[in-house]
Amino acid sequence: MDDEDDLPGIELPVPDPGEPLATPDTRSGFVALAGRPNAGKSTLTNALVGAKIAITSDKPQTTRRAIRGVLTRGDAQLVLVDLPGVQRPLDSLTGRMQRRVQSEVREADVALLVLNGEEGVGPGDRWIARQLADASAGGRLPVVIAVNKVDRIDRERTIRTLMAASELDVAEDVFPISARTGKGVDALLDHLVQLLPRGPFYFPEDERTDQPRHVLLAELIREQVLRRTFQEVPHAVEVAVEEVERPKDDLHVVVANAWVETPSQKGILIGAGGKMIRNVGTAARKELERELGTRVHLDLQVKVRRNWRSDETLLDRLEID
Ligand SMILES: Nc1nc2c(ncn2[C@@H]2O[C@H](COP(=O)(O)OP(=O)(O)OP(=O)(O)O)[C@@H](O)[C@H]2O)c(=O)[nH]1
Repeated sequence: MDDEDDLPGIELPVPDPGEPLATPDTRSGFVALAGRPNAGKSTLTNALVGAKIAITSDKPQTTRRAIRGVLTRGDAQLVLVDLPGVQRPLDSLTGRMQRRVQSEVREADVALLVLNGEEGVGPGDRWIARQLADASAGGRLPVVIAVNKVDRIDRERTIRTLMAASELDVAEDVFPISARTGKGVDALLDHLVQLLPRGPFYFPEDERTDQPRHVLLAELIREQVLRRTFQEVPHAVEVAVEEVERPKDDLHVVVANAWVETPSQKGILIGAGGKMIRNVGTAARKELERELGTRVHLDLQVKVRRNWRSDETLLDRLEID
């Protein structure tokens, strides 16, 4: 991931190594990833943590919960908070998502604004930058910018976007990265570690996420739905894992429901002759087997629950807060 040769010629200030040595010798803290939907926050979280803890897709608003990814490196522990993309709330679901973004940013030690290099800096980014500037008023919250997806743009466009990112005037440091190829990610990580406050670790060193297992499994199933559905369907689907059993050492049985909002969405998700749901089930089973390390029998039912995105009780049960 050494990319010094191709980094655009922007002078990035050398970070301040911090205050003099204090006890304890470790650094640890929360880094909140903010950015527009689809900027690549979840892909970057997975790249930094080195494990798939957040699902990704080319559909905006894939991430619905604040997902914590833990990275322990030597004497530093970085807790990455992968947040839903910042957007205007449309219903209870997106309202909850945005409230969560705001509270996580308020509580973070560092904010990382992820920009989509392919799209450049737009009004949505300027709006998020203003929110971060407000949150960091008085210099309490250091803000760093990562211009992502530089694998998709040429050097000249990368430089233009880095300049535009600096002009957002919210961060001193701007890093060009590709979460997909890993380019620039090490340099970003080194910098984030320098910004962490001194203090003891929050999580055991071998922990990768605080996400409950049933939520991660449900998300892995939803990821396969997102890959195969279009228009309003991906946004209308939520998956809940109801049961995980291990009847034998080498077998898990996972019982899950895929909720949709209308009978026609149910028809689309089941597909002609059940083809779509079979394909989703086969692909999801492989992901669950990778995660659980055994064979998996997946029992996946599609169910209609009208307006679940505005159903506060169901949102509570789905642990979307
Ligand atoms: N080419 C390229 N694609 C990327 C990169 N990072 C992410 N992507 C793709 O961009 C899409 C969105 O990525 P996500 O990580 O789901 O984006 P997100 O910011 O978490 O999106 P939300 O959940 O909507 O907030 C996916 O198709 C990723 O594979 C990158 O560095 N290069």
